[in-house]
Amino acid sequence: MKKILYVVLDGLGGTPDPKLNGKTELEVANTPNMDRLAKKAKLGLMYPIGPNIAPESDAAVLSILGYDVDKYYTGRGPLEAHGADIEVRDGDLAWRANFATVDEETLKILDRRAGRNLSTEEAKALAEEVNQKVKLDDAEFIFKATVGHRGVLVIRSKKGKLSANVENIDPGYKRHGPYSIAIPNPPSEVQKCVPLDDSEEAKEAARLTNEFVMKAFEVLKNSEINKKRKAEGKKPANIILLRDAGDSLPKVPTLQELYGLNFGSIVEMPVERGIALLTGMKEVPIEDSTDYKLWAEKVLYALEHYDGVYAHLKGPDVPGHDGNYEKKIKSIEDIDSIFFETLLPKLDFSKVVMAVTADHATPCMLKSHSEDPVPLMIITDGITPDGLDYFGESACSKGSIGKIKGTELMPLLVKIAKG
Ligand SMILES: O=C(O)[C@@H](CO)OP(=O)(O)O
Repeated sequence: MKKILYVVLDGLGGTPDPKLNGKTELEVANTPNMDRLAKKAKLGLMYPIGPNIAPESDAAVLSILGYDVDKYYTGRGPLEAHGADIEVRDGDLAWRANFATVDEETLKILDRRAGRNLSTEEAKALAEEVNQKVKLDDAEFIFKATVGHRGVLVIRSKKGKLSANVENIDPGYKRHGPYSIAIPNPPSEVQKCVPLDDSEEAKEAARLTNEFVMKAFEVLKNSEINKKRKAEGKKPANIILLRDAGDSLPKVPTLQELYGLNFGSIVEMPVERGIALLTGMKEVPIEDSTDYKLWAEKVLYALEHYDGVYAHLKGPDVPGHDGNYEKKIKSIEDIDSIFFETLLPKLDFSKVVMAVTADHATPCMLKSHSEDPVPLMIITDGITPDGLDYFGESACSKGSIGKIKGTELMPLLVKIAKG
């Protein structure tokens, strides 16, 4: 059986953009290595979850790893918490958190990511102040800074289980059943958490969440760290926006149980780490996630030790969210000229089947995730290439894989790997 290499480029996908003459960022980027791969590949398009769904990274990744989100998804918070090594028991309330900036008089949101320049040291110190100084009535909590402006909050009530059926505080995402959907051009008011059913568990969850946000605001507003940030001309991280609550961890079969395969994972964000751990993958740490040469070396190392490797590079998503065309295109070109340039000469496609795709599209034009299908190519010796000559959405739309749903990809790769 061949080894499986599953490369996910976060937010790689785009949508035909008038500013790019109807092309996508991937199609405009100079990607000789990925184009060379495309010539040997079968191409297709993949709906991470399904048509007309603009997925968040968490649900998208679960789905493209082969897990039906309607069956397994329990919210982003628990996945982020698991990825941050925080215990989530059934009935805990786990939130994805953002350090953000508000006007301290009006609470109007000025920046959902506090300027995207919060250092991990600053975030950890702010989190420490919140953990020390905020006290909740009838509940305990852990608030943990993870990467940059991101964090996790887990609240455990002393009175009983909590329900995650509550609305987000973060106006950038609206609850839609167990999911949240991104709101392009969101309102700038901090939302009140409200119960989405009339259960006591949801009402108490909303009460505790609002209490936490306001008490943490008072602590952050007066923090010396934020006073220093202001003095340096930086935006204060003076509020914690919460979204995508969950009140239990997904109970999923591991990839070992499903396919008898041991996977290694190379990821950089807590949400993907949480998913990888839950699906039974062994973590291959990457010490510097900005070093694409190191990523390639870690992939080659992992291929020697596991049946499959899931490598999830964050790169293109961040500039997509910021609407920064130049940076998103540069991110794609760097992945091509460094990650793939280093990897491909050492990959033996007689022994490896590789998929290159994305977890979702983050078009600069929208500054958020879109429902566009993402480009997909599958390469290994012995398959009949489609004879297309570049890796991009329009070429992929002509590929022999056709349009598939995310849950179909892993079974397809296992089938090809088994020959
Ligand atoms: O964490 C992130 O990278 C993004 C998308 O998942 O979230 P946000 O838009 O809140 O930064």
